Amino acid sequence: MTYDPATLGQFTITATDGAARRGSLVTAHGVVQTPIFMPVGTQGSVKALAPDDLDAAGAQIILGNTYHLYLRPGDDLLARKGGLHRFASWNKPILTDSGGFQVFSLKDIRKLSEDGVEFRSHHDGSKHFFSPEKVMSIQNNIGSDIMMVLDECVAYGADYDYTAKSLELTTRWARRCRQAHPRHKNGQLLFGINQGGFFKDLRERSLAQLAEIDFDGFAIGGLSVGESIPEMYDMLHHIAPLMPRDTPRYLMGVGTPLDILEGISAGVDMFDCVLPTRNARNGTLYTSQGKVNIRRAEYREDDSPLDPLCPCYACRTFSKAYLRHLYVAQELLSYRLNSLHNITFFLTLARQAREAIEQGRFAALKAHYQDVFAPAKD
Ligand SMILES: CNc1nc2cc3nc(NC)[nH]c3cc2c(=O)[nH]1
Ligand SMILES: [Zn+2]
Repeated sequence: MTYDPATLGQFTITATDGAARRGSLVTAHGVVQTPIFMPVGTQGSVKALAPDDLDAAGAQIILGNTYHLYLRPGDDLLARKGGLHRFASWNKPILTDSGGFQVFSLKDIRKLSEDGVEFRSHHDGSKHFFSPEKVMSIQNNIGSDIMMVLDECVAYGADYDYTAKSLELTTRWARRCRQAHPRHKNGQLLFGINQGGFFKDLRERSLAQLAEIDFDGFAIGGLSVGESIPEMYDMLHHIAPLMPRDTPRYLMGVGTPLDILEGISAGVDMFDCVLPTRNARNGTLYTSQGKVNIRRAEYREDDSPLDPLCPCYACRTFSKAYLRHLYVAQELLSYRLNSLHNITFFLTLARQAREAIEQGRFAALKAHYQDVFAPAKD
């Protein structure tokens, strides 16, 4: 990995269109063009896709989950193998989340304290402990280009007092993460994570505290946790514009094509979501004409490509009838072709957003897709 320490972490905004930003972020494994969609590779692989598939689809950066990689294959093994890039033969940027979200999603098999969070492995029930220092050490061993701090993602519906206390803990943990891993050590960037639930004053308090810490970027946490779309959009539009302008803004775990376009319109630069690969496996495919449920009998004899506008191998090579057959027959090829298509769709959407911002027509692109994905008028 060769990078110039002088430019590492540099985020440059090259165009704006309303609050939407077109930019680029320098990482140790390459420059990332934003707005960007990041395919999720939970256990070191974007399910059913190989690095050359991801390259063909236009992926610039993928996500890994600290919780999963720590439990299996183990961050110590990854360190011995030269880090996740070499182990998985992915030589472009990797972002790792800190494991906070996974651990807090484990519900009753975890115990929270000032020092960190104790949890039991979902594999074998063995007991583990994540402190801010531990998750930074794990991400250091993984060798990700962008690391996330350990935070508490409060559950949807948490009350004001709990949320207020929690954000203070998240800030104290953020400071400890920063202290545990000096700025740009090992060529790695570090993002803080804004919390504060659905209370605007708490969100602003969290942001003010984090802005005093030397982070390369800031994420919006605690959204896409079961709230309604209007609630998510309301908080998104409130907090995104208040985040530092000259560093990347990352909305964690979001989202559908329309959520991503909404986030970009609010000034967010980076997105990740399991939807494209997860929905591929249940036959829900995103196309330029809207969602296609490939299981439907109407496609049984349909010779047309899934999406005539899509450049992916699945759309260039096979008919809807064949893709439907693979799905119904539970052929493994169905996972691969559907995932390849959906990932291509999300990455194409991000590329179209970048081009639209450059040309000052982002609002038109967003309106177009709002028509394409409008809920079916019953
Ligand atoms: C790593 N920390 C962290 N990850 C997250 C991942 C998420 N993924 C979703 N919806 C799928 N919401 C999220 C929130 C957080 C969050 O608040 N913190
Ligand atoms: Zn396709």
